[in-house]
Amino acid sequence: MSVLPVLGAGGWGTALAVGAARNGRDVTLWARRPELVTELERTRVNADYLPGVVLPEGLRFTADLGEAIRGADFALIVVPSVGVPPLLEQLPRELGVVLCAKGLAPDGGPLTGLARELGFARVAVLSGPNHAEEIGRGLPAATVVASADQPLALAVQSALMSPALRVYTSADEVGVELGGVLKNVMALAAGLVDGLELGDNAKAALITRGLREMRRYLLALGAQEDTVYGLSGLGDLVATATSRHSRNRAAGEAIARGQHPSPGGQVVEGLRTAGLLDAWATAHGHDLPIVRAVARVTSGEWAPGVGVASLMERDAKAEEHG
Ligand SMILES: NC(=O)c1ccc[n+]([C@@H]2O[C@H](COP(=O)([O-])OP(=O)(O)OC[C@H]3O[C@@H](n4cnc5c(N)ncnc54)[C@H](O)[C@@H]3O)[C@@H](O)[C@H]2O)c1
Ligand SMILES: O=P(O)(O)OC[C@H](O)CO
Repeated sequence: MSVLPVLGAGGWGTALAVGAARNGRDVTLWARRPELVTELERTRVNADYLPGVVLPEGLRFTADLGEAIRGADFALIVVPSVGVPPLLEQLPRELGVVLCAKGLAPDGGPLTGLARELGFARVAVLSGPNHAEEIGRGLPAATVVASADQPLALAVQSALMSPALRVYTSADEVGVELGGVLKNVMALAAGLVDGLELGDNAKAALITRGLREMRRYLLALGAQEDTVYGLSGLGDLVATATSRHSRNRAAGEAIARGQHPSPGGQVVEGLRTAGLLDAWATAHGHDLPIVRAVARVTSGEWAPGVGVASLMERDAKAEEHG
């Protein structure tokens, strides 16, 4: 069994590393900042990003990327999406890369596509309804690893599968990746609904029509319909739009109340994604009205009430038409 590097020591990287170490894997958690490594070694808790979870004894930490990946067959890439391209640039192209960020490449395309453009042949994506706070505590959950490279998907499944985490495989890379990307924008919208106190009917309508909008976008990008309704699509939409843990949902609620979207400094991927997707939809003539409203309200271009009106005052239509 080769070593497992987890590159990125935020909440999700730490939770994945803890789960794999509890699973008996030889795990090294890489953090960009040496001072965080010192802190993790000293306290054996990642107090800023995953408080309350004791880091297992065998789990190692380093800020040296070369040391983290030495002898590894594949690595989990768990930095926020903005950090993925510069991190990939530094990795050897023969390493398998498992992309765990739920965000887009700088050009608005999938990160799996960017990894291939950079010359990586063995690429996978891990996504599902997985709040780090719960995975870190060992609560039961399920996730999906998708790759066109089935041996890689099976190797990742074997490394992470445990009595606490069911890991399913899929060949639908783009579908699994983009479900997790889109649900963050829908979770921001759900948070706006919460913060504006628009009610349970509005929240249910938002989640249902949000799933429709996700379906339109995912199918346009080549995803399989089943994936839209799987763990990485519907599953993660439900988990995030209704969760007290979700940073995206909480950010929407805070924005509606005129507060800071991320007081703890944790990444809120949906804010960046909404802008990238709104630009993509405008450039390619696609209708993504919830994405548009979220992008414009969260950027401050529209007042929240304008965003609500932009959705409620559109032309009448039949439900099944998109
Ligand atoms: N937190 C979750 O529950 C969860 C679950 C599934 C997926 N994700 C996704 O995982 C990704 C990481 O999220 P997180 O929750 O771990 O973030 P986080 O906010 O908890 O921590 C981010 C970490 O990345 C580091 N970082 C920031 N920019 C970096 C860069 N350019 N290079 C290297 N490191 C950098 C920060 O110092 C910090 O340690 C996001 O795309 C998120 O959507 C998060
Ligand atoms: O806290 P969020 O909103 O980034 O969501 C975390 C995970 O993606 C939930 O699956």
